[in-house]
Amino acid sequence: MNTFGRRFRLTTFGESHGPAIGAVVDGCPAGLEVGAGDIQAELDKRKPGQSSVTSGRKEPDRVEILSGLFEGKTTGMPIAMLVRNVDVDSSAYENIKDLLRPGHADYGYLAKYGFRDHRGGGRSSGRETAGRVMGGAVAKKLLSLRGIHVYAHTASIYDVKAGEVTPEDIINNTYKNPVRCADPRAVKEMEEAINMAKRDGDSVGGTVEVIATGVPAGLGEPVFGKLDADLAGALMGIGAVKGVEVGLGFGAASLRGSEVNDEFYWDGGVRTRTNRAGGILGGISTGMPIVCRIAVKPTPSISKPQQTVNVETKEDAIIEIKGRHDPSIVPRIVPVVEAMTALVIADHMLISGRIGPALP
Ligand SMILES: Cc1cc2nc3c(=O)[nH]c(=O)nc-3n(C[C@H](O)[C@H](O)[C@H](O)COP(=O)(O)O)c2cc1C
Ligand SMILES: C=C(O[C@@H]1CC(C(=O)O)=C[C@@H](OP(=O)(O)O)[C@H]1O)C(=O)O
Repeated sequence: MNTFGRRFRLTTFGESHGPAIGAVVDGCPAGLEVGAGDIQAELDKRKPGQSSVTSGRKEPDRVEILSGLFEGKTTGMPIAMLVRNVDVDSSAYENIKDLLRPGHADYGYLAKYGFRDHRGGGRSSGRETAGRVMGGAVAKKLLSLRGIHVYAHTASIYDVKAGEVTPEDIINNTYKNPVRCADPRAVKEMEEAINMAKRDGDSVGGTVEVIATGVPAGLGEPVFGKLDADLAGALMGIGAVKGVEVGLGFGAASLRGSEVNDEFYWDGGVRTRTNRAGGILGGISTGMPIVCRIAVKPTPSISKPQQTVNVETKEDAIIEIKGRHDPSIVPRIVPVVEAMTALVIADHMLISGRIGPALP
């Protein structure tokens, strides 16, 4: 499956070392004012080569919009977008093409398809997420018309935790530092944790939090297509994500009901003082901010020697991975998490009829 969503649909295409990475958004209402600037702003948050804590691959990731817009507005037709790959270097992959890279999708692709594009991981590369970010940029623009905003930030990197942050902290700080952390006090230590692993030929993981504000109560399907289930699927579907929590998440398992329930009160409408549920109950939004956290594994490509298998000779082998890699995927994944969250919420806004096929 290369397509995501039911009403607001995203298809991504392209390989890391092919000519381009692209996205087709289908189902976006007509009349949305959106342009290359909106898409580029999101791509600029994600592109590699921006600091010492990201891959050295230098991709400009310049968006080209091929269809679906007329006079600055969406037409209701498929919006096709792409970025061309310009800094492709497959040399580091040639001498390991028969070796299974531990922690990567190599064995799965081989078991399923019988062969694989070994150049930079092909479709399984994190580069595919440029397509998600292009689609997410359109979803974000649509949601902003309804006062819905999505913000993600790095909550931890390998033993370094950020403090509590507000949406304002996220807006003001996240994209101003290389680790994408909203708490300025934690930035230096996070950077050091990544650089230390990099010096060791190793990598580190961490956690990312996403908050969606302005989501109306009543979004989400009651049984199948629950909002939390869709968010979990969308976030887990990003490469390197190993866990998803909504609200208190795993923390709720070790608490009592009285410590987990959000008590209601009346204030001209139904409200809760706490938001341990993360803005979703019974699969339906409560009107409180939606809060999810994801666990990101350490980058699988590391230069330390690792035991593996040569699938050609059918023998055990040692692999040492060279090339240009993110020493931590955490900073790179932050805009991707925003994109996937925006896509799910946009999809549910359309499913629920809150947004129709044409904007006024
Ligand atoms: C934004 C992003 C950047 C990534 N960068 C790298 C990288 O530089 N090197 C690498 O080995 N894996 C990188 N990955 C991860 C892998 O390509 C791949 O998605 C992951 O190993 C598969 O993990 P899974 O088992 O959770 O699906 C990146 C993933 C994302 C989302
Ligand atoms: C290029 C990007 O990230 C790449 C993701 C990636 C991987 O294995 O996932 C490996 C590296 O690329 P290469 O194919 O050159 O080895 C990263 O640089 C990007 O995100 O745009």
